[in-house]
Amino acid sequence: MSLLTTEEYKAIAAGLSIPTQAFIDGHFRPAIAGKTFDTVNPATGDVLAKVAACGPEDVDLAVAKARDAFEDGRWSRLHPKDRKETLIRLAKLVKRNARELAVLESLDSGKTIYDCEQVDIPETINCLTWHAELIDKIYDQVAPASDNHIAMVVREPVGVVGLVLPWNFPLLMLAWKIGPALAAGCSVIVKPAEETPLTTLRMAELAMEAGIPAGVFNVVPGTGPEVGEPIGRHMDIDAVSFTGSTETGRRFLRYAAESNLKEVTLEMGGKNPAVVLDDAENLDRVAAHIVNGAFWNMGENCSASSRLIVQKGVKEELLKRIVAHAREWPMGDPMDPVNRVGALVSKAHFDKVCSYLEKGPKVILGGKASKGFVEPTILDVPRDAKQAREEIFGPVLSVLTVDSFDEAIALANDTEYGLAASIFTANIKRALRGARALRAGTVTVNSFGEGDISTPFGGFKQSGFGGRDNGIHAHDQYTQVKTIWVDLADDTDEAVG
Ligand SMILES: NC(=O)C1=CN([C@@H]2O[C@H](COP(=O)(O)OP(=O)(O)OC[C@H]3O[C@@H](n4cnc5c(N)ncnc54)[C@H](O)[C@@H]3O)[C@@H](O)[C@H]2O)C=CC1
Ligand code: BAL
Repeated sequence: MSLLTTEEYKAIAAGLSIPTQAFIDGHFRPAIAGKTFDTVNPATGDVLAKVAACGPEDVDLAVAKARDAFEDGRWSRLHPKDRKETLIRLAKLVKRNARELAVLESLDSGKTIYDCEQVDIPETINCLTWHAELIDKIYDQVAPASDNHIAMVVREPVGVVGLVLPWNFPLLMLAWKIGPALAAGCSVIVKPAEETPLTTLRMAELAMEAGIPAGVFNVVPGTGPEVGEPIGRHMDIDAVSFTGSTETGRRFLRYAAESNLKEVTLEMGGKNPAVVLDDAENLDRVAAHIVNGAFWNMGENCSASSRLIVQKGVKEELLKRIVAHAREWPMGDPMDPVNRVGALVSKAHFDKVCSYLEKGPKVILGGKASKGFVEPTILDVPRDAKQAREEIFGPVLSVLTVDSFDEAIALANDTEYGLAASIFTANIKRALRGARALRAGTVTVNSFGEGDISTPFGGFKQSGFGGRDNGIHAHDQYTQVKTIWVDLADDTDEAVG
């Protein structure tokens, strides 16, 4: 879809009608306690809307309705092709409303309209369609057994699922989770991040229009302690899928252990290395990948390449090219389609990112920040600097220098995280040896990327726990395996057992 002008986007923004209440059992309703919270446009500081601030009682209501829906089979026991058709209708509705959703996402999160239009919305449509198309093509299994038995191994939807979302890709992370969860037949309780609830609430309207039955798709906006924790601790939620910080992910394990041992999948942070070896070819292309990996989505990305680990021989030339590419990423009004760097999601997050720009490291590029916006920044840092070790989640690339392949891999792995990594080299053996040695859920060779909808996404070490998002593997989060063992012996057979 071609991009519009800033004025045209602002006209769409002015005409938006934004749902602000919780969505439970097919109805929008205020929080039971009547409370609201402000959601703010981080690029201007303007309040966009007052949104229902739900609490444990709203979670209880949503879970009860989701449980009713799950048990009576209005969605969970439909023929998979019927769920497929409904989810494809939802994907088509997202496409029909793409412009409005892109504008709403940009306003609420500070993301550029360029990214919302070119990445977030098309990938959301693709994700919903892919899981819908998949669900009537998955077969169950028959296990090897004697002539007197049939052993079936069947998959069933896990039940009522809590989906706790981050603010960096609000709509896309919703799709990553509802795509497989709804396709599998689960009922869901979605908790959007409090910074970015609006597109999730708009999706509730579209889900209703698509024909997803009442009680199957519920949205409960509110804070982590008021809504996230009650979801984590609920005795009647069967599974939770969470994306966010490692600290909060750890809490969900505690909640599950202290309640009903619900299944927990955690997709968390990263301090992802991009390793560039002396023999890397086409340094201009390498530089373009490094810049995209570090600054795409303002670096508010769990898989951002936030550590450049570069071999000495190529450092100077590579940095020259990286700086040139980074200068081609204009920063400013997210609603202006020329901009590639928008506002950080909130004042609190802006302050956190700014704390990493304070004096200390050598600044190669950028380093300035003002009123919610942080320039793409490149820092030359020693290994033990906090910029080299901690997840900043902003447009800050830390550069570390090494002498050899082995040193590069050891340094890349010297982190508590293990979400993503990349390696740039023209030598196929080093590329594949590196890819195997890097301890990360996704390793890209001569590129930055996250794979696509068909490839599982998740982390090693403290970046991930439990299942994976994306690919057929995502369905493991939302289904459980049952064995059905059938005795075929007739009455004349003597042996029992
Ligand atoms: N995809 C990722 O890897 C993400 C990583 N982060 C990292 O986390 C840092 C902090 O960002 P936050 O927004 O505070 O992330 P967070 O992990 O606190 O928030 C993610 C979700 O968890 C919920 N939540 C927060 N506290 C909770 C609690 N006590 N119990 C249950 N649910 C809770 C939030 O409301 C939100 O829906 C960022 O600076 C970044 O480093 C943040 C968002 C996404
Ligand atoms: N990049 C998709 C996953 C995330 O950042 O949370």
